[in-house]
Amino acid sequence: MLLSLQDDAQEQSENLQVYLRVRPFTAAESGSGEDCVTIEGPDTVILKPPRSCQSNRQSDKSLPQTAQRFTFTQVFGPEASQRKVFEGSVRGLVRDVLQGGNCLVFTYGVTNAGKTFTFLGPDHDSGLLPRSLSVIFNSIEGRLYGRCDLKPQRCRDFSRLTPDQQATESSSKRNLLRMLKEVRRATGSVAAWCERVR
Ligand SMILES: Nc1ncnc2c1ncn2[C@@H]1O[C@H](COP(=O)(O)OP(=O)(O)OP(=O)(O)O)[C@@H](O)[C@H]1O
Repeated sequence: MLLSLQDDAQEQSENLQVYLRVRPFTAAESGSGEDCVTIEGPDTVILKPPRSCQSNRQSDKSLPQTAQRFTFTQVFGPEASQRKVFEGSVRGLVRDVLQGGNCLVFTYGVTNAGKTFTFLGPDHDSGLLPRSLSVIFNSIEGRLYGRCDLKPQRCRDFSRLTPDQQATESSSKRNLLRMLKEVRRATGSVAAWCERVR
């Protein structure tokens, strides 16, 4: 499940949107679980307890015995690609963020539900986060402020730096980049050494 919260949602009738993504069944699940999720329409699913659980459920009166219908902002079925989920859920929010809006997106679900796949995705089929970053970086190209006299404060504010402060900031940036290079070189040599002794 994917939830997004947006402040100042002028065009949206709801500030909170809840999307459901139904992932394909794994080999172990197919057979026993196949009829427990039915996508009834673009925003509705019907859930039935799997046959294997029904005998347990009959003895536990607190659990639902019959099918239940749930409605979401939108439901994405097992065939939905990463691109389709991104375009249909988060793309518009990224556009709003680029115009100064704020939003929060998070996934929610039991273990193995597909949260990591949806958010990060494998390298060859990236998920929501890399796709959002790619849109953001591609959109700010050419709009970057070239000078180093502003420093971000918290998430919306900034302060203007004096020439002395700019020199201090530049020197700590150089030190940080040098340290990163050294760490990368050191880890590269450790990896190469491990390769050699294997
Ligand atoms: N839409 C999908 N299409 C194909 N495979 C998927 C999809 N969603 C999830 N999977 C596969 O299902 C398995 C579980 O997914 P994932 O690891 O994303 O679950 P998770 O919700 O992050 O689990 P956990 O909470 O335990 O970390 C993985 O093998 C993943 O590749």
